Amino acid sequence: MLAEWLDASLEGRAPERGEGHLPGGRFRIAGPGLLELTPTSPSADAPALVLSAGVHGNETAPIELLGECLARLESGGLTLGSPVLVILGNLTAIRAGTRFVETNLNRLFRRGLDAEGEEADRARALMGAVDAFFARHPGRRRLHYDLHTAIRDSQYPRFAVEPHAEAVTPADQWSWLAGADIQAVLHQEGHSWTFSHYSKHYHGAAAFTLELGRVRPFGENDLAPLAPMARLLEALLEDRPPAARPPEAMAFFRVAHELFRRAEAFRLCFADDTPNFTEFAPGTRLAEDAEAGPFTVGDTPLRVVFPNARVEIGARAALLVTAAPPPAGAP
Ligand SMILES: O=C(O)CCC(=O)N[C@@H](CCC(=O)O)C(=O)O
Ligand SMILES: [Zn+2]
Repeated sequence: MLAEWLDASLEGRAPERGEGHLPGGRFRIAGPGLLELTPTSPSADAPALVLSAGVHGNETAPIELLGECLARLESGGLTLGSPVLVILGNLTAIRAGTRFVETNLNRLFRRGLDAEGEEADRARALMGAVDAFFARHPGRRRLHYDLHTAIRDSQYPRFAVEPHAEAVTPADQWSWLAGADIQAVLHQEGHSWTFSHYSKHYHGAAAFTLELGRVRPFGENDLAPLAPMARLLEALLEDRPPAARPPEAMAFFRVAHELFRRAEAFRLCFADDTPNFTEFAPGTRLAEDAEAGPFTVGDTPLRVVFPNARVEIGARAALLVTAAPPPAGAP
């Protein structure tokens, strides 16, 4: 049935059944691309877990990964122990195989959003779904892992972006992410209005954008490197302690500068296929912008993450990052 929900969501049709039994609980289809899993008798410590994928429609590996976890749950290989909201983000873009339809959904998750259009309507629907889900589970620890893949290669193929918000990330998250073979962590230094930022900023959730490899079409993903991540997701679904590794197994970075495109005449001064986390020396010119002028690396070398010269004017064209120490108190 969960596979039926996934297929129906991806194909844009109504699923056969809206609810039913699962090993350890029940499922309920809460709307297009929204699946709520409720355990029969969750422990008091079971987290309220949001797992989202497909916020960008061409990022298919996380959708396939979630599909495999749900199939194991439905077949009895797993027993539900935690309340979970599974979200397929941008259904129209997923069906089209594109990153988005009109604009980047992953910059719209801000309350009071009054924009119009496909992604704005979806952002409001998803914010409402997350609000309602967490409200149904007061007092529970809140987690939100928003699963993505990146447009280009990366010196660290699997990495986590920690949104900036008032809530402090619990120390155990670093050991869990290292145990899931996440190779690097990037601390955001400003509000980004992404989906993971939404749950952290408005709900105090432990939340991350998890980059799990490269953008590939459905059926062309190699999920083998994501097996440790699948084990983490399954442990959380079952409310079992996840595998942990020392956080020092990961490299830590912080955002030193966000580069925005200000003019039509804008270009990045390095190859389109430059891998994420490539380092540039002091004095290197990284961008030219007819409005903002050139951007040149200062006294400290900078690494580039998510470079994209083809973003809309006013949108983020790259994150420029520097090394950071492991978080204090990481076990
Ligand atoms: O590879 C790229 O250029 C973008 C990959 C992606 O979708 N990344 C997320 C990161 C969100 C964040 O900064 O927390 C995005 O750009 O929305
Ligand atoms: Zn993405």
